[in-house]
Amino acid sequence: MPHIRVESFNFHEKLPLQSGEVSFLWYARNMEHLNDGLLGVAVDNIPFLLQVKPKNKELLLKAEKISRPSPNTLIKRALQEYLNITGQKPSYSNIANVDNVPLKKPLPSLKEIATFNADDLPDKEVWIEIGFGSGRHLLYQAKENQNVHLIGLEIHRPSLEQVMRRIDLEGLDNVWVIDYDARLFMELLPSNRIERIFVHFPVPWDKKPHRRVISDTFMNEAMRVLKPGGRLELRTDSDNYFHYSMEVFTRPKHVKLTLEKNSEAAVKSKYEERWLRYEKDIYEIRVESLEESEPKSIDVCFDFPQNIGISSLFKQKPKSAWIENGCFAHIERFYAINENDGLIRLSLGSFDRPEHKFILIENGKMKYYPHNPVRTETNHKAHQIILKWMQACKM
Ligand SMILES: C[S@@+](CC[C@H](N)C(=O)[O-])C[C@H]1O[C@@H](n2cnc3c(N)ncnc32)[C@H](O)[C@@H]1O
Repeated sequence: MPHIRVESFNFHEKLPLQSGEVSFLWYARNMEHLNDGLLGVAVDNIPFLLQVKPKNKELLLKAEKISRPSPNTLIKRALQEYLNITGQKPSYSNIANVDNVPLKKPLPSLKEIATFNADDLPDKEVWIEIGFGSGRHLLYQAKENQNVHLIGLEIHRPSLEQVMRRIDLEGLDNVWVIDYDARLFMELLPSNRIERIFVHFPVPWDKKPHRRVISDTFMNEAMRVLKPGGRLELRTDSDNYFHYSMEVFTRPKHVKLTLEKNSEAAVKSKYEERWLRYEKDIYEIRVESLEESEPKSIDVCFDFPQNIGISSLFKQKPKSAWIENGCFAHIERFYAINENDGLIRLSLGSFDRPEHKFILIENGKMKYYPHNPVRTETNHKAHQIILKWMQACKM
């Protein structure tokens, strides 16, 4: 991870300042550990934080974890520009001179979950693949069905990045890839919008069934988002997962099940190929939704009250996390830019998929930083808990 070590840090008097595509915005001091702080920067309009931390009588500057941008060139650029402006010689640096390295633009197929909005979907059929792994099936379907828009979900970042590069190389513009848990992603989709959902060779999680993709909650959400006539397709080599899924799939009414054993797939995924080499049976279950689902309004809002300063909030720092209705919110640290402005570091949402964020208070206004939490109901409930605390601080 790019970082530098310097003797001192007295940059804050100079802020804000801009140098080429790098903006240094403000410095926020940890209100409990005064030598520790966060430098707000933006490179090519991408905002993030550099952490300034004492280390062996020196100061370490590196990207702060929650807001860390990708690619690393952005961080290196900010650190390099800091050295250029201050004229400081670092006692240690692992950034080569990056002045002439062009900034890599994020590839267009990558959709950030924080800014995902189903209204942005093209006016086309939409197919979803959950856990696409090496991406063979996803790429095959995208190439064969240019009139369809595909969304691939994958939580293993290296697989996602590899597939993203293939999408770019092959010039496909009908695929989005998203690095997020498919089970929660369903919540962000409107009812009756999706034609097909593929779940091919999901991890069976025999010892930790709560981690399985298929569950009653997932099934209800999948049937809600599928159009009547749309279908969910599961392929698995696991007898156990097959029987378990059959139980889940047969619970709701108004679905049509089709079962096949060892049917030929349109394209063999990496896992399918492996299990065929081991001469395992492959089960396919197709679940067709037969009825229109109730519309779902995704009424999630992450607004904040105005004119509450960081000092008032710090005075009423909660002693522990709040846990309510299956969600939580935990206020962790306070950083002051001045008497009123500052940052609060917090975690919130569901226990399975907590979100780590900052709240930025600037000129009397508050917002989540660097982005809003994902627009799930659980995150919305956790946000309401934070609002209650803020209202109490105002009184
Ligand atoms: C056994 S691999 C199968 C990959 C691919 N479908 C194939 O057939 O070759 C399962 C994949 O699902 C991904 N995965 C597991 N749980 C997931 C979830 N909740 N949301 C999205 N992806 C998930 C894993 O990271 C892994 O890449």
